[in-house]
Amino acid sequence: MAISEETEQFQGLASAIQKAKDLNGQVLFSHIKKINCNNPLSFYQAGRERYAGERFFWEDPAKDITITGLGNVKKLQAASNADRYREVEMSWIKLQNAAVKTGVTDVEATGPLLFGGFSFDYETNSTLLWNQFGDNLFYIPAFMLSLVGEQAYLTTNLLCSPDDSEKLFIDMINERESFLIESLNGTELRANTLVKQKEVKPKEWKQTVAEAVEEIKTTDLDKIVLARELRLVFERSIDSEKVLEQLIAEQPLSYIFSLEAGGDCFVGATPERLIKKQGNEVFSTCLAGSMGRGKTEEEDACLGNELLHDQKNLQEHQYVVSMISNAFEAVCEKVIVPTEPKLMKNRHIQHLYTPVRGICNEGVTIFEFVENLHPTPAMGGLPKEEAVARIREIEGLERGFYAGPLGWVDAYGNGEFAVGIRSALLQDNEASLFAGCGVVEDSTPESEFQETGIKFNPMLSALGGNLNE
Ligand SMILES: C=C(O[C@H]1C=CC=C(C(=O)O)[C@@H]1O)C(=O)O
Ligand SMILES: [Mg+2]
Repeated sequence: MAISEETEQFQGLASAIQKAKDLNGQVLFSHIKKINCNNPLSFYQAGRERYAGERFFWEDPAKDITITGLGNVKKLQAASNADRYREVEMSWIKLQNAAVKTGVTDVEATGPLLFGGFSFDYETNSTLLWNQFGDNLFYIPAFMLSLVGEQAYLTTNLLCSPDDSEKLFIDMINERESFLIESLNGTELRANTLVKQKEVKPKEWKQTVAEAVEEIKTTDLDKIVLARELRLVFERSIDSEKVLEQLIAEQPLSYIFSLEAGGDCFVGATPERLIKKQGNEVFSTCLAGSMGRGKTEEEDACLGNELLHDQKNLQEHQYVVSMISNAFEAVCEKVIVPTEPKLMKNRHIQHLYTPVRGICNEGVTIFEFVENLHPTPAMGGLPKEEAVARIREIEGLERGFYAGPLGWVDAYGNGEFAVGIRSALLQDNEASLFAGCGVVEDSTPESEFQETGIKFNPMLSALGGNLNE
């Protein structure tokens, strides 16, 4: 480390500890520097032993920003109620107000950053499946590698208390940094070997879809998203690194994410952005309406064309466009929404896709967008409250973080949240995969079953399972 940088870091730490004394509380200190590392997965892997259970990974489809976090200096978990978004935001703002930063302090997605997510529904109590995650879970990592464009940055965070010593901190940081940098070469990743694959209650699920269609025809419920689960058992404990490596290679148009909690890991490749905020520019994605991919180029184009003109899928999609556009209109001075959907083609599935852009009013935060948008009718249904209440009653599944908002926010209020679909919960040598579909009046249980089958494929492929046709 250059002497001047070390001096700056030392002085910053001293001032953070002094602040902690003055406030008689904890003060977040962050040091940010450029490093040479173009393989974020090797950084994730380097933290495997020391930071097991406290790692995260995030890569956006444009590969503008890749963030890998190891360890946590603070875990934020709000109470499970409608205020959870504001509560997390307030705790974050409070930490920011006293924070001290040194090094490169003007690059988004570096420095102090909060990463994590919210469960789909705060009114569902978590069972054993999701108990490590609770209703919401956010980390401020101890070490974070941010790849912003071509440049990598290493952020080291510390939470200083009044009695802490700069000297001890510096020694500790140096030891940990060298350990990480030395471990960056990585070892060959081990393939996960599947021993069992089982659909959870397929007959019951189809029956539930049939009943939901009847309800949509006879009540004011317009749409409900119903999900189902697939259970996988492996020979040994599943390596999330291997899963991430596969997802990165196979799903280039999706957000690749993982979030560890205790021994469990929520991992996925979601194509669906909930909200991105960069200054006062905001972006969301309406993604609903699905079709498989063709085996030949002609067949694929034909299926795509069918999807673009299919009334059932267009209706499913339009509900999402209207809801997101309205939510944007309420807090934006300008909103741009294309009039027709396009196709988004991923390896196993194609979707109707409408991007929404806006310039938001002064002071509207990313957490407010998350709160207003979640769940969109692509994850919940319409009307929103009724659909969520019915999902709670009839779905027979604990969604946990599946279909919930997951992402990051930095100290400048910039950030991005995607929805945690095309995902799996890894628990030792078992995995639960989740997939849902928008049920509308023209849905049939069989075709929705097939559609959800295809939606399992991104995770099945990454995990080495048997793909659905
Ligand atoms: C809820 C899921 O997909 C949503 C996103 C895109 C298309 C959807 C559909 O066509 O039904 C779903 O609304 C899922 O993959 O679990
Ligand atoms: Mg659908």
